[in-house]
Order: sequence, then C-alpha cells, then structure tokens
Amino acid sequence: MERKVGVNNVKIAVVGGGLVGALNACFFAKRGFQVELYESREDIRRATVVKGRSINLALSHRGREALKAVGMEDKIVSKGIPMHARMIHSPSGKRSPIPYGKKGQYILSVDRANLNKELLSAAETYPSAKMNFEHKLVDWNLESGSMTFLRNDGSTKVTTCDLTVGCDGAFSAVRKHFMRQSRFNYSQTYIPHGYMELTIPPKHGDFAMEPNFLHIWPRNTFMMIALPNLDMTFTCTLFMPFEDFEKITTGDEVLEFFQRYFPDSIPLFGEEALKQDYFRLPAQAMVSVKCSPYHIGTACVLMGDAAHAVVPFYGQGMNAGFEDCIVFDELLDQYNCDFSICLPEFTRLRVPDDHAIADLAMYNYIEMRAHVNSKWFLFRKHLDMILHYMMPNTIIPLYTMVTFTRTRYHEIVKRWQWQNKVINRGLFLCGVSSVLGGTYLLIKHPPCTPSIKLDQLWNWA
Ligand SMILES: Cc1cc2nc3c(=O)[nH]c(=O)nc-3n(C[C@H](O)[C@H](O)[C@H](O)COP(=O)(O)OP(=O)(O)OC[C@H]3O[C@@H](n4cnc5c(N)ncnc54)[C@H](O)[C@@H]3O)c2cc1C
Ligand SMILES: COc1ccc2c(c1)CN(c1nc(C(=O)N(C)c3cc(Cl)c(F)cc3C(=O)O)c(Cl)s1)C2
Repeated sequence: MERKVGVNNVKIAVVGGGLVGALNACFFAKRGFQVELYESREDIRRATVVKGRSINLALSHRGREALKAVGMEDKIVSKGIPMHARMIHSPSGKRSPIPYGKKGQYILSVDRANLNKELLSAAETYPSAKMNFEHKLVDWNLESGSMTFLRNDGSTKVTTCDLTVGCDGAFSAVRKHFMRQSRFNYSQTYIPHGYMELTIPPKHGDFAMEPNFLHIWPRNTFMMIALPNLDMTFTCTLFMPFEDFEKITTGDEVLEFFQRYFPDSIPLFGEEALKQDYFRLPAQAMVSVKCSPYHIGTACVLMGDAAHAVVPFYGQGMNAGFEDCIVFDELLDQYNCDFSICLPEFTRLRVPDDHAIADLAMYNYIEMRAHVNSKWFLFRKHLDMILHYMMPNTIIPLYTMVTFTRTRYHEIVKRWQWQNKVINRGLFLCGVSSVLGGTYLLIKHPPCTPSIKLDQLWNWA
C-alpha cells in the first residue's frame, strides 16, 4: 500500500457509490487518504435486483487502465466476455462480422452490478476506507465543507471533510451546489430516443448467438444491440424514439414491430417471453450533461456522470469516468497531492476531453439515427479498415482511437477532422483525375461515329 507523508490525516468524502465513486474510493484509499464513501441506495452486495440501469457495459482500454492502476483489471477482465467484432444483423437476417481491429483489439462485456460490487469490496479492503450506504446527500455547505446526509430512518448525519468528490451521477446533488457559483457553465440535453433492455435466453444450454460479438441491428431511427452475459444470456438494448415506444401498447403490436424490423431476433427471444419482457419496465431516458469547471477551490471536484453524462452511442461513459479517476490520481502524483494545483489542473485537462467524448457520442447518435442501416454500417467500417490498411499511420478509424488508446478525446476529434479533410481531398482528387483522365481519353481516342443515326435506328427497328 502506498502511503504519502501527510495524506493519512486528510479526509476525502466520495459522494456516490456507483462505478466511478467505488473506483475513486480505491484510488484515494490506496494513496493513504481517509475515505468516507456515501451512497444513497442500499449496499447492492445485499440487494437482489438493481432496476433501471444498463445490465451490462462495454469495458475498453481507458477503463481497463484505470482498473489496472488499483490492481482490479485481472479480476474484472476474468469475469468479462471478450467481443472481438461486431455482428451486423441485416433485415433479411444476414449476419456480417466486422472485426474491431487486430487480434488483441477487443472490448469486454461486463456485468454492471458485479463490477460495482467488486469495486466496493476492493475499496473496503483498505483500513482507511469506510462505506456508508443509505446515506443521501441533501445539503452541502461550501464555506464550512459540511455535508448533510439523510438516512433511511429519517435521521440525518452532518459531517465535514477536506475534499468532497462528487460521483453521484447524471442528476448529481453535489453539482446542484455548483449551480449557485458564479461563472459555472451547465447544459443538458435529453435526446428523443429512449432505451429498453430485453433478454435473449440461452438456447439448448448454450448462447443463442455467437458470444464473442457485439450484435447490432442498425435500422436508422431504430437500433438494437446485444452484449453477452456470463450466464449465456444476451442483454439487448433497443433504442427507439419515445413516440414509437408509445405506439406499441399490446403484445401483438410488439411482435408486429419485431417481425418488421428485427425478424431474426424473435425466435431468439421467444414470442411470449418477448411480449412480457417488453412491458416489464418502461423505456428509459438518455441525457447528455456538460458543465465546467469541474471543481470549486480546493473543496470539491466532480467526476464521472456527475461531471459529464454522455449518451451511450460510443460505449464510453463509464470508461471516461474511470479515466477521470486515473487522470486525477496521476495529477496527485505529479503535484504531490497539492489540491490547490490538482483541482484546477483536473478541470483544465478533463473538461475539453469529456466535452469531446460527449460531442462524439452525440454525433454518433445523430449519424446512426440519420442514415446508418446495415449496408451503410458495413460500408463505413470496411472503408475505415481499407483506408487504415493503405495508410496505417495517416488514417486511423475514430473508434480505434476512442476505444483502444488513451489518446486524449479532444485530440482524437482534431485528428478526425484532419483525417476527414485528407479523405475528402483524396476523394475530390480521385474525382477530378478520373474526369480529366476520361476527358483525355475521349479526346485522344474519340469514339467511332455510329454507322447509323439515331432516327434511322427507329426506322430500322
Ligand atoms: C443504456 C446505457 C448503456 C451504457 N453502456 C455503456 C457502455 O457500454 N460502456 C460505458 O463505458 N458506459 C456505458 N454507459 C454509461 C455508464 O453507465 C455511466 O457512464 C456510468 O454508470 C457512470 O458511473 P457514475 O458512477 O459516474 O454514475 P452512476 O453509475 O449513476 O452512479 C452514481 C451513484 O450515486 C448515487 N447517488 C445519486 N445521488 C446521490 C446522493 N444525493 N447522495 C448519495 N449518493 C447518490 C447513485 O445511487 C449511484 O449509485 C451506458 C449508459 C446507459 C444509460
Ligand atoms: C450496453 O449498452 C450499450 C449501448 C451502446 C453501446 C454499447 C453498449 C457499446 N457501444 C460501443 N460502441 C462502440 C463504437 O465505437 N461505435 C462506433 C459503435 C457505436 C454503436 Cl451505437 C454501435 F451500435 C456499435 C459501435 C461499434 O463500433 O461496435 C464500441 Cl467499440 S462499443 C455502444
């Protein structure tokens, strides 16, 4: 265990015991801080069902690097299912695999609840870390640093700390107190689409589809994806405008809809099971939140969805939140745990990157919704691969940089804009050269004049 001189009497309050809060508790406790984690829900290690969250998630490089830094990568990866490629399902039921990249380039389907439990248990192994469940932050006083938590029995607990780390998600209570600060920027966007999770059960005791793939049914305004689970089920996420969800009110309408857009999936769900699953929970909303700065003085810093909730169309929300944790930890190393430097530096570094991934995810949502069906998806991904193969150091697919590197998100956007310019110029030059070439050939070798005139052709016929 690392122990820096002088940090073990510094008290950190982590608000929110979700994925990012639990990981942050590991980072701070590992460094020797006194850590108090406060989570409004009950301890999910004792809960039976965690409702309303995406059941599984795609873990990629950024998230793995953060887990590695606290010694949790192997444990989490061992319970993840590698997805080496996408499997594109066309309306006709044709399936086309598209690899994510080279052999070692894969993403992992991980179970959200298990990941959260493992991180909470890992945090608890540090003697300087204490978990407080069923403690909901209801007030925070910036000047005194005191926080008020409401407990399930109606009592309250007031406490103070040296640093509050707001990891309380997209609807953060900590961030609400930032809203009172002058020059605090905030924006949120709900997209018209909702998402619903459906389950494909095992078939004859095995996965009903190829397990090591991220299955995708791209249908422009509708889309369904499926990620595998260790129990040989698939968790499917159906994305659709709320107004379309609302049009489907009966079991028969469910079947009619799936028959029309995702026919190959019906035998995998089972007709009756699909009808029940569809009405189990209502479609959930998706919100994109941007704000800045992420800190107030040396008293408070936001991380994860509390700082930047992103739409899931890049599978990066958790990965970006986990990267927040490792970036802050790297700053603590670089500036010897001096919060007066680390907090503003965290804002300076992470705001442009987290805003960039929020924009990329929203861009991908708009692109997928607008004109990505299975043919277009296949074409674009194959074009990416061909251009990357031809110019490996010049053209790198956007998703490769996002998913398999820790290249800063805002640098990826700049490079992507440059690459698009190169590709468009290249396509333009190809176009111009083919026109010039064609014209040259026409001049050099004029086509022979037809033996008969067009009007003779009609008479002749
Ligand atoms: C459909 C969908 C699919 C997704 N897929 C992926 C994916 O494939 N890959 C990926 O990287 N990301 C994905 N994400 C994003 C990912 O789920 C989030 O980015 C991640 O959960 C953020 O973690 P967090 O800890 O910041 O917030 P949360 O997970 O929301 O945790 C916040 C915690 O704070 C607690 N809390 C809230 N208010 C208070 C309070 N006042 N006091 C105390 N505690 C409080 C909550 O109970 C919760 O436990 C997806 C999201 C959705 C919606
Ligand atoms: C649990 O709920 C969810 C919901 C959405 C996602 C995930 C899990 C995981 N997601 C990933 N997206 C990428 C990606 O980079 N892109 C561009 C893609 C974007 C979309 Cl929308 C898509 F359908 C495929 C790809 C693809 O390339 O396979 C990965 Cl790489 S992983 C999206």
